[in-house]
Amino acid sequence: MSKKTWVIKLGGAVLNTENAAKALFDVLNEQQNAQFVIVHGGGALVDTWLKEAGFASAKHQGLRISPAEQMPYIVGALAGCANKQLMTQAISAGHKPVGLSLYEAGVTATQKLKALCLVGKCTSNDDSIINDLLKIGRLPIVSSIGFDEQGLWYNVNADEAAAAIASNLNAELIFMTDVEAVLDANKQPLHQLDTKHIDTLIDEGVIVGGMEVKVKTSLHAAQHLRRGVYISSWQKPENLTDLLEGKHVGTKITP
Ligand SMILES: Nc1ncnc2c1ncn2[C@@H]1O[C@H](COP(=O)(O)OP(=O)(O)O)[C@@H](O)[C@H]1O
Ligand SMILES: CC(=O)N[C@@H](CCC(=O)OP(=O)(O)O)C(=O)O
Repeated sequence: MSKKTWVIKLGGAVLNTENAAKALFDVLNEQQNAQFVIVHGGGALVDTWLKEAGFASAKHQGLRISPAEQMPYIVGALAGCANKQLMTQAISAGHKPVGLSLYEAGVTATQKLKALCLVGKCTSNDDSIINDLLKIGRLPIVSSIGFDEQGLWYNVNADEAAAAIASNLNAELIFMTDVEAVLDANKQPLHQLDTKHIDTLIDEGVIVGGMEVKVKTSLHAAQHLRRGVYISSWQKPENLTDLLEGKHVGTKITP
């Protein structure tokens, strides 16, 4: 029987809670009929590194404006420190991880919008080594640093990166963030969200910042994959177990 592939996006804040990522990697060990690709963020780490280097950092609709002179710090934080910190936890949970950028994972980046400087958007390059890694039992851990065909580097939002990889692999997609679910105006969890509801909540300013990027990206991914995509929290590893077993946790974004 061929194994189902799951792309799990881990928000960077998971790195600020000791052993949180290890607990999630432990859950993956229990799954016999599935294989996994981890795509991770690290926005909080980028904030710290840029601040310590004396840079001001601004966001536009949840995306970090990424001038060329800040890219060495952004790349260092995401493709370096965050990626390798996750590897330490994956190895300690018994996995054999391989750290990758989007390029090796089969996704090429191009500039998203001039005003955002080196923020990238994803295009497919079909030249992924992910399936080869999965076949030999390795765990791909992918940062959201991308490259274009000329070799320029880009800072890609990690939710968009995860959606692009899930599309390439036709995989299930789960976003693990720092809130249990998308919340309504009364801070109550929303179990399900579709296009109309998402547009209204964004217009009303209920869904903002990073969550705005996440729900928009989830909706595109759900439409492309033609199935639901989940948003839940990494704070409880049992959420991941439930999601992998097909139970409802957090918010389901439907096409
Ligand atoms: N309606 C909402 N429901 C839940 N979280 C929201 C909402 N609107 C904005 N947020 C914010 O979005 C954050 C998650 O987005 P983000 O920080 O980008 O996560 P990640 O780093 O995991 O990708 C939450 O911590 C919360 O502060
Ligand atoms: C363009 C853009 O905004 N890139 C993000 C990449 C990291 C990320 O998305 O991290 P989280 O998943 O932890 O939020 C950034 O620089 O913060």
